[in-house]
Amino acid sequence: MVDTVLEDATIIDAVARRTNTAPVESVGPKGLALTVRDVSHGFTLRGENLRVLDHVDFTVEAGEFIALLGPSGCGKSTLLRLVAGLEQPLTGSIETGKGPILGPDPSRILVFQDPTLFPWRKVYDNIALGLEARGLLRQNRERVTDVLRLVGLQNFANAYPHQLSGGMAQRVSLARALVNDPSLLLLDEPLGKLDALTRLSMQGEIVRLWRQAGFTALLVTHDIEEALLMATRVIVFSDRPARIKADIRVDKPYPRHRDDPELVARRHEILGLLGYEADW
Ligand SMILES: Nc1ncnc2c1ncn2[C@@H]1O[C@H](COP(=O)(O)OP(=O)(O)OP(=O)(O)O)[C@@H](O)[C@H]1O
Repeated sequence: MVDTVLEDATIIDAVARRTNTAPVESVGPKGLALTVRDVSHGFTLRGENLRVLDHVDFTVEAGEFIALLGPSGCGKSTLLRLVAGLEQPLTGSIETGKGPILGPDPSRILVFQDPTLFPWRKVYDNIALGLEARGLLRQNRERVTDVLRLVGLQNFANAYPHQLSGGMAQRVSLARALVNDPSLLLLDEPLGKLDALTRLSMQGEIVRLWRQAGFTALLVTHDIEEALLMATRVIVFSDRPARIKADIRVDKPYPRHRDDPELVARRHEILGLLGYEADW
């Protein structure tokens, strides 16, 4: 039984890779606008003050896809946690189109590098968890099924996490976020642990989901090419404490091609901003 499921998993992955390249009509923005106003933040670590964000200031229009790039440890994840409402900034303010961010809210969902699925719950039940916890599952069962279909896992509702590939597990994690119909999706290196090919197909998949659902997206990534392939804007941060070094608009239709001369030029520009002159 397990063998059959694994075999199916491989097929579904392959099919998903092929279908992800298909163009998708955008339904238009329904996402939340975001204003990060002069935010500074830090931590006290063993009696010492660690400054992490330094007067970070930017606005995001509803429905934009922003990639956040910067050196390791500069404060990108911290910024996502602030937008998720898990922490409050020491100074400055963060607002969405609905008002100031005072705490977590189902309209703003954070997706991590590690899918962290509950191993004893089937795929369906993992996805349904948020609705179940809020007492909303009974009237939203169809939504769980819709989201399963959206991420191409409709045949895996009854599979357990250990029966999924890494890419499929990450798709479950995305579905678990999407079932709440977020207006702002916060992606903290969601593809960081995937192999190169799965990563490529998932990049297309996330862009497809974003265009279909119309949420606003903030993606933390270390991969310049990924940022340029997926985002409508790339914000580049300095070393810690993170300051905005550049805010680059990427006006290119999807699907994008990594060899596009404009994207290659942008890649060089960003490498230079991050202090790398060499072209690897
Ligand atoms: N809760 C915390 N308490 C103390 N220090 C923290 C806390 N959270 C983050 N830090 C520190 O803040 C700095 C920024 O961390 P953060 O995870 O935001 O960076 P990042 O840019 O996302 O890094 P990476 O790209 O390597 O994931 C790091 O030095 C980290 O150790």
